[in-house]
Amino acid sequence: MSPLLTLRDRARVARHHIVLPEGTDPRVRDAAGRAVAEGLARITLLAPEGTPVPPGVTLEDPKTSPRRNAMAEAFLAARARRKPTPVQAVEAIGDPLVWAALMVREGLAGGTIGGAIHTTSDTVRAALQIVGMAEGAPLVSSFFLMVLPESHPTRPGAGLIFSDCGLVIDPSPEELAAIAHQSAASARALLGVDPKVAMLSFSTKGSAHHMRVNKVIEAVEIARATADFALDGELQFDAAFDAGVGASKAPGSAVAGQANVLIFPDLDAGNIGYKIAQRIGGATAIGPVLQGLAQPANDLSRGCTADDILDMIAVTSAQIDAAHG
Ligand SMILES: CC(C)(COP(=O)(O)OP(=O)(O)OC[C@H]1O[C@@H](n2cnc3c(N)ncnc32)[C@H](O)[C@@H]1OP(=O)(O)O)[C@@H](O)C(=O)NCCC(=O)NCCS
Ligand SMILES: CC(=O)OP(=O)(O)O
Repeated sequence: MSPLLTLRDRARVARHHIVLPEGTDPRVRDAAGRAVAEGLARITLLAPEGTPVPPGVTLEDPKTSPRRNAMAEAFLAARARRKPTPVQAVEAIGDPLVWAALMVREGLAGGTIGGAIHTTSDTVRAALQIVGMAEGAPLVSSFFLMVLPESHPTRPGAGLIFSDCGLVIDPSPEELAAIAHQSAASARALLGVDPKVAMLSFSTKGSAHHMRVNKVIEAVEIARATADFALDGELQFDAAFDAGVGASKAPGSAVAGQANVLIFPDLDAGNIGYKIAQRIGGATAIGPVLQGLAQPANDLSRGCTADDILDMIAVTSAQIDAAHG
């Protein structure tokens, strides 16, 4: 069964409460209505009073909600380190991304999903500032759950993790190693697979020499030291993904040719790479899913469809399950 159908089935069991801050967008309202009708989740939409919402969906307007005072207090607590003034707090909670993140922080919703309208920077910043990092997490990064089309010649319908395609712009070797570990854990939690992690480069096993290749080689060494999963690099994408090319370019590798977690060396490669796989390769791309946060808060591409949002609701639901053991 497709990993996305499996995730939707899992979501139906828990029917978590998820807040969608961009209730002014028709794709978001469509996905909210379908999520409720199909029993995937309970949904609160944030939008101005009077916005028409699908049956069963709760509407909340941050500008008029009776919770405004409590939310301003929650904002002051969340950002205490930065010492905002009460006036700044009232202004901040007028931003639906901030309001939704506060709902998650305060336990009023299990997760939030934005980004259909807002940029990734704005969406992620609200999550970083209000939800914050999970205890012990080295950083917050992101991944896309990529599902290959059924027509794919070698891995029809396969689920893959692509990281980081959305958040960390130019990771250091240490950060790249941490992204590999976070992504392996996400692959286990979401796809239930044994992670086979490929650290991608324009070089395979010394075929090219450059400081950018050295960064990946260093990340491989750091990540491998504590990995309880298969990890190899540096590998070009074809060597990581294609069994024949993997056998010829990286013979003996436990990952080459069978990678299911692909770690890109920087955000240029990751963001461009996932969009090529989606728009030319026909893969379904669900993300950016954030990893390393204290509670689930996820982003979308502004090019997303209502179906993508529905799938992100299912992914967020699985993260809520994972967070509660
Ligand atoms: C995510 C992003 C906005 C963070 O940028 P930033 O300039 O560090 O943002 P801020 O300074 O407002 O940081 C907010 C907080 O998060 C922290 N932070 C930033 N990046 C972090 C990360 N990867 N992990 C953990 N914390 C992080 C900051 O230290 C800061 O903490 P503080 O406010 O408590 O001091 C930035 O990395 C970015 O724009 N990434 C690219 C997004 C993008 O355009 N993607 C392409 C399309 S998907
Ligand atoms: C993830 C991403 O690229 O987001 P957007 O398309 O909104 O820039």
